[in-house]
Amino acid sequence: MARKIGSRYTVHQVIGRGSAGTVWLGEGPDGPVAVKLLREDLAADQVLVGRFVQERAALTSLDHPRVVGVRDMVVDGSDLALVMELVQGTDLRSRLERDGALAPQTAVSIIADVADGLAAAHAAGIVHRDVKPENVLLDLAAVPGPGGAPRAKLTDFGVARLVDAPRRTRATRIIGTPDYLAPEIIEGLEPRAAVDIYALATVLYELLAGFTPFGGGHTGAVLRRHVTEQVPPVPGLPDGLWRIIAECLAKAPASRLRAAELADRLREQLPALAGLPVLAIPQQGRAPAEEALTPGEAVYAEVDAGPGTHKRRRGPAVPLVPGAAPDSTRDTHTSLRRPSAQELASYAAESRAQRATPGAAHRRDRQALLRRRRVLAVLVAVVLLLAGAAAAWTAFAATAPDAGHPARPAVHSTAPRAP
Ligand SMILES: Nc1ncnc2c1ncn2[C@@H]1O[C@H](COP(=O)(O)OP(=O)(O)OP(=O)(O)O)[C@@H](O)[C@H]1O
Repeated sequence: MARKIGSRYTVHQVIGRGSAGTVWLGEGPDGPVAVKLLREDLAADQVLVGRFVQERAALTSLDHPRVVGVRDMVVDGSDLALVMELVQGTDLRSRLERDGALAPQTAVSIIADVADGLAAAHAAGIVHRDVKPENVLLDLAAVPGPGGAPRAKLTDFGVARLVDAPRRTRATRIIGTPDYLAPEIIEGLEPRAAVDIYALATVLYELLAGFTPFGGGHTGAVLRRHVTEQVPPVPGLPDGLWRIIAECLAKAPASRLRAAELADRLREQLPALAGLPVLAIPQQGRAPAEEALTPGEAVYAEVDAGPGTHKRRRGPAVPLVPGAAPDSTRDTHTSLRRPSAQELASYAAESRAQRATPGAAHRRDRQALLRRRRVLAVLVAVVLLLAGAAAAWTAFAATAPDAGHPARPAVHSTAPRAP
């Protein structure tokens, strides 16, 4: 079903959906394009529309081979659309979901490309603010890079900023994807270029290890780890590459590399990484769905379960309320986090054993799940028993004034009576 967007574009078919809108395959005066049609509620936000128009020049002028070009921005009736260069390929999240992790040379080549794109943006004064695998497109039509790595392009430039800005003025909310949020954002500082470097190093870590350094469990725990915990090393990674990652994940933004420097340093590593296989790091404790949450944590779980979560292992950009998030009393969930360095080292041996007896790991997981469910059931039973006893005592005390207690007055509602 074709649909007109403004006077110059026609869209035919949905090619993807994100938290801010739907991406369509379309046609413009100069050929095929990708059109991101923003959600209706965003398009109805007059502050956002104003900003959209204001940012048009900055976003459309960002022209770099490692950035998905924004060709046009359309405001037409209730439609608010970004017209983009069409990339023939896939996004990095889909590649990661397919492969689990990437060979070091491929991962580093992809991230060096993205760092090039960031360097151009930062030089133009644009901070991306939502660097994550979903926003890296792999151009499969382009000539591959070192070791056959697909060429990468960063997309969604400025979208986080556009969508976020009106909200930031309305409330003290921050927007981002928890696993990739730099500590200074969580602490409420203005996001600068270094937040993109932190996010990009997190993506590199994820490509190599198969999981993010501070992810896992509920959002509150993830935020706390970004602020308070040191990045756990990835076993088996060459030292030089590890130092680059650690530097870019520094808590202090000023200690991180600049984008251009990051791209250069990563490319220096490429020859030494040739032929290295994907690191075999088993994931564990990454699925907290069946864990009992504290009431405070449950708030974040609800936020995480918001619209759009069906499409991804992790949620899309979610609004977070700073200040309520980092809470050192939530240590019950640290068991869900990425394992410690010693644990990681022992996993290599364990995973070999698991491969030898494939059914054993599954049985162990199942038994652990059943144990957790039993504990939860006992807790619920105890709470119900206590509540029942309290209700029985209240009823008894109210109806037995001669049982040694003064009679309780009848409880009256303070609400006005209905006429
Ligand atoms: N320029 C493009 N060319 C080709 N495909 C694209 C383009 N832009 C986006 N897509 C596809 O559309 C999907 C959705 O993109 P979109 O930017 O809306 O969401 P997202 O980045 O996955 O999530 P979010 O908006 O929550 O950050 C992408 O994953 C990608 O597969």
